[in-house]
Amino acid sequence: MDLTMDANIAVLGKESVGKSALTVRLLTRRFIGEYGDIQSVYSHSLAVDGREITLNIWDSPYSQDFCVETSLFAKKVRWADGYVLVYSICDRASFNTVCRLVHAIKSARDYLDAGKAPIIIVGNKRDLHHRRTVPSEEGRLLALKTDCPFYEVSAAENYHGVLMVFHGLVGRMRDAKPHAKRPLGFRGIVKSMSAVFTRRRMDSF
Ligand SMILES: Nc1nc2c(ncn2[C@@H]2O[C@H](COP(=O)(O)OP(=O)(O)OP(=O)(O)O)[C@@H](O)[C@H]2O)c(=O)[nH]1
Repeated sequence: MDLTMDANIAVLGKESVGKSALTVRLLTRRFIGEYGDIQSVYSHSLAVDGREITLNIWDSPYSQDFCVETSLFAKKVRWADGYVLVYSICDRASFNTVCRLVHAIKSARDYLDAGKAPIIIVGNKRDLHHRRTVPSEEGRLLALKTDCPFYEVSAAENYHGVLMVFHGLVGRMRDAKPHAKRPLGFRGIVKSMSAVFTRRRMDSF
């Protein structure tokens, strides 16, 4: 991948796992607590190995519709150069969802001939360790089995860990085979922003 170009990143996971919190942490370095459920694509520049790369980050609510022909999920697979799959360490069902997502993305990528866009697995809410229901080992094991990097972070407490997730993904993207993306009308819609308060509705997708 040419690091002077944009890279599209889809942030996926069950509701309330902290997808928006992670995205907003990366963009603003802040944790603001409540994020609503607006679908958004954010544009953010990141310096990696002395070069600047613009990340278009699609943060959207979870849907169980994995249809490779018609679903929003299929659109994301055609669009994305990389994926951040998020679960909460306090929510076992959200971990199961990430397990399903890894396999669904891999199958859809093959079906749509969408290259080998890398997947990162993230266990969020590490600060809530007293409510943990998913041991770190399970996250690591899933990562090992599926050949995906794994991170445990707290969007609430730590910017650096979140930054490492996106750095790790960009690092993997450099090695991945790029795919020819179908235009989805995103050009001109994605808007650079420095704060969450300017994010745009994506209902038209
Ligand atoms: N303690 C703690 N709470 C978090 C963390 N990340 C997110 N939250 C909280 O979890 C709730 C859900 O966070 P969101 O970022 O809205 O989650 P989401 O995955 O985008 O949710 P949907 O929009 O429903 O898909 C909010 O109340 C956040 O404040 C974290 O690292 N630690």
